[in-house]
Amino acid sequence: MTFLDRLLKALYPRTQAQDAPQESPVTTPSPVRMTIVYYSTYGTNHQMAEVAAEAARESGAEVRLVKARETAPQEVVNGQDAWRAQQERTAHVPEATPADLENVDAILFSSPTRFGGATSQIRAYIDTLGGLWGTGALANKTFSAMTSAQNPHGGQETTLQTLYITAMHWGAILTPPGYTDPVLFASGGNPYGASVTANGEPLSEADKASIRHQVRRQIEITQKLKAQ
Ligand SMILES: Cc1cc2nc3c(=O)[nH]c(=O)nc-3n(C[C@H](O)[C@H](O)[C@H](O)COP(=O)(O)O)c2cc1C
Repeated sequence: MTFLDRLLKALYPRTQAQDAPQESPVTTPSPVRMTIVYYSTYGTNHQMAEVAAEAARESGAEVRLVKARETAPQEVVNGQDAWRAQQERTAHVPEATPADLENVDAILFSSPTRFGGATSQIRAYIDTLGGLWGTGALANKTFSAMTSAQNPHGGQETTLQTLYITAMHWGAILTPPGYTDPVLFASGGNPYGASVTANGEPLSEADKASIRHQVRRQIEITQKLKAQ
């Protein structure tokens, strides 16, 4: 069965099943392995990543949560109490390395919006992935992305789209939420991925619901791909 056949069968099981020849029983697939990479200056994307990790684990996935390494000079971080506090709060979170994306089935990124794109910290991490990409190890994994911005229309969509463009270069299988559940409409309605308007407050229940939906959907699609 070709890759395209497998993908179509995963996405449209009923249609495919009508014409498909009888196959041997499907063995139970191993759990989906997911890596969540986030960067967060003030804590929003850290919260988002934690909600996503919890939802993925509840869906049966094995999850590794890592943060993109800080690239700003330490004196700049120290110059802002909120930035330094977030750094101290997450000192225990491992820093992302290319190996974190090697033997996984699903990848989720969460980055603040910076002038309409992902942070330089996330881009710097992406820039370390050339060697892994060269081995083909980044292909055929599912990929989804989340973001936050200060303004409701502050560039969230372009941040997500540019992350998806990167994942397309890897040969990843994009799993944006689309409009696949009404929970999207209560949290801004961004079909590209969960988008939080960052105001320094804890995430709203509506935002958490949209994150959970996006992650559950990604795990479900990844499971179907693994089961083929
Ligand atoms: C250099 C810089 C550029 C930013 N650009 C934008 C922007 O274009 N639009 C916007 O709405 N917010 C912008 N923001 C606000 C961030 O998106 C916001 O601080 C972030 O979403 C908070 O996420 P965090 O708590 O995970 O750090 C910018 C912030 C910084 C520091």
